[in-house]
Amino acid sequence: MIKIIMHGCNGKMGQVISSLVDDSEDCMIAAGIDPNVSKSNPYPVFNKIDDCDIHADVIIDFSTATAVKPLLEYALVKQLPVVICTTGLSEDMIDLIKKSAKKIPIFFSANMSLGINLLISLVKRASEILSDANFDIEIIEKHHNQKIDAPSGTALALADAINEALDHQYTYKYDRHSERKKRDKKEIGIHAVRGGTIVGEHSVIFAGKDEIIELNHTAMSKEVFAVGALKAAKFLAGKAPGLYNMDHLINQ
Ligand SMILES: NC(=O)C1=CN([C@@H]2O[C@H](COP(=O)(O)OP(=O)(O)OC[C@H]3O[C@@H](n4cnc5c(N)ncnc54)[C@H](OP(=O)(O)O)[C@@H]3O)[C@@H](O)[C@H]2O)C=CC1
Ligand SMILES: O=C(O)C1=N[C@H](C(=O)O)C[C@H](O)C1
Repeated sequence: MIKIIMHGCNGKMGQVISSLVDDSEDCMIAAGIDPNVSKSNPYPVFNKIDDCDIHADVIIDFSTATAVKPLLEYALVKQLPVVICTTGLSEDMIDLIKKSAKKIPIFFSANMSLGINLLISLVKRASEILSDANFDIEIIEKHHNQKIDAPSGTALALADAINEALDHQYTYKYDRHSERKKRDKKEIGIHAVRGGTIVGEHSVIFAGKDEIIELNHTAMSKEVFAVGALKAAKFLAGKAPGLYNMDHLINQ
């Protein structure tokens, strides 16, 4: 039985994870962390990670960018594996995650769905072929009106994967407000739409002369991310220190 600390337990994703764990026989939530303690939870909830004195095997994090630093400090002291799913992290925070992964196992992915990780491989391949043929690359992401960060972590992961495939020659152009010039050839446009209850949609558009290829992924429920995060937690518990991602989970 894997014991989980759910960091951000009363948020949207924390609640989906909690209900999946209720139906699971091989894992349980030992404690939750959330400043919002107004909900009744079937496990102890602390409003700060530092107050948590419950033994667990792994932490799952769906919280907010500023909460990730204290989370890492706690995980390092307790020598606990962490699945970090929170997005909107600064470059410094991502560096800290990489540094911490030398001492504890960390699973870090901006998108826990299987489909997005396939999309990442497909867009890398398409970029290699189509950039030589002068196709322009644009990314559009759409999310619900409660999302804080923009662009999404997934849109940035897609852009990074494309740029890696293209020898890091591209720069990122966020929206085009106030622009008074034509697009540069070596840029990736990244655009965010927010509205209603859209779970998460990502499109990568390759626009060439007289033809367009568009690769899309639509998440139909938050459960796809929760299922991925629970698989990652089970994968990570007991692993050696290191930085793990969806590729490790898929190819295990
Ligand atoms: N990697 C992936 O596959 C996915 C990643 N995400 C990302 O996960 C994060 C959470 O998403 P979502 O659940 O929709 O967001 P919510 O805002 O619904 O939930 C976040 C929760 O974290 C709580 N929180 C705030 N500060 C802390 C803290 N210091 N310690 C612990 N908990 C804290 C919030 O409390 P309060 O409201 O009181 O501030 C809230 O209850 C976002 O960054 C989102 O982009 C989301 C879906 C999939
Ligand atoms: O906030 C969300 O909801 C989501 N956030 C992640 C992101 O920023 O990429 C993943 C998913 O698209 C849902």
